[in-house]
Amino acid sequence: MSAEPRPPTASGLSLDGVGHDYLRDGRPVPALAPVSLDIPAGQFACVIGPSGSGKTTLVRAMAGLLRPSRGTVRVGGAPVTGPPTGLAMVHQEYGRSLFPWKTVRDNVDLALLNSGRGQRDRRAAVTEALHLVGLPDVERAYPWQLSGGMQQRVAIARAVVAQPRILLMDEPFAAVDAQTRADLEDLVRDLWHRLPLTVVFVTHDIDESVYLGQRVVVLGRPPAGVRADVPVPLPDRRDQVTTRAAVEFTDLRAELYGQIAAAKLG
Ligand SMILES: Nc1ncnc2c1ncn2[C@@H]1O[C@H](COP(=O)(O)OP(=O)(O)OP(=O)(O)O)[C@@H](O)[C@H]1O
Repeated sequence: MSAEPRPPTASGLSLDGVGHDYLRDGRPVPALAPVSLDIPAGQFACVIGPSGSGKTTLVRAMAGLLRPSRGTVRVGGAPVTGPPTGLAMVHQEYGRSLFPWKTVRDNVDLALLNSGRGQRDRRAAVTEALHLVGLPDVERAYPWQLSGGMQQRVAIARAVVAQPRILLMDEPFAAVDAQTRADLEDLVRDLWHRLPLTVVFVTHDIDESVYLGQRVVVLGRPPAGVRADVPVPLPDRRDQVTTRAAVEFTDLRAELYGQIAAAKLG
């Protein structure tokens, strides 16, 4: 079934009552009701929810980029007080996350700058990361010379080059066309199979969450928090045609559509 064990070196992630209010005109506005979740090492978890349900806020709290108003995030058991080591993030806007004046190789190498690793070692790691994401031939190109899908592959290479234990992805494929998106989805599942990674993948797209995840967490509108948390009853090996036609896929998709529709109503 879906829960094939991962290599033991991935890290788990837990949230204990993590909630957040933003300040607007000096007043707290609830963005995320307290969320408690345990994401075991090696799991592929997807997070969905209607617009404004706090998905980005949640993932930024996991990444240590935002200090939540309430609760504690733990990575590998240790409370998160800033960006933890061993955690990498891929954002939706690859165009803004890559430096246009740096080559593909130098963009990926940026993640290793403070690693203390020697130049030769870093060069080998960058070459390997570019191979892993299926981009062995473009290391001297500049990001603006590549398609959107290729740029997002570069951003993924930069995320995995330092061998993170946790990969957070915030709507990473929202800006690419459908075929490219399908290829990138398969790339992420392939990376997850090959590397000791825990993946938390935020998406608007219900079908994408079912195709990718072992588990789908549904957020409701604040102050709802977690509305549903369901396992994905699909085999570990998936493909875009047969998996999406499977009755388990279409049943879960229908259930999640119902959850999101209800969440939008409040
Ligand atoms: N910096 C901010 N200051 C004030 N309010 C914010 C800020 N960032 C987000 N919000 C508000 O917090 C709520 C949750 O936002 P968040 O971006 O986390 O939701 P989301 O589920 O990721 O939305 P979307 O799917 O549209 O990206 C929204 O009401 C949003 O307007």
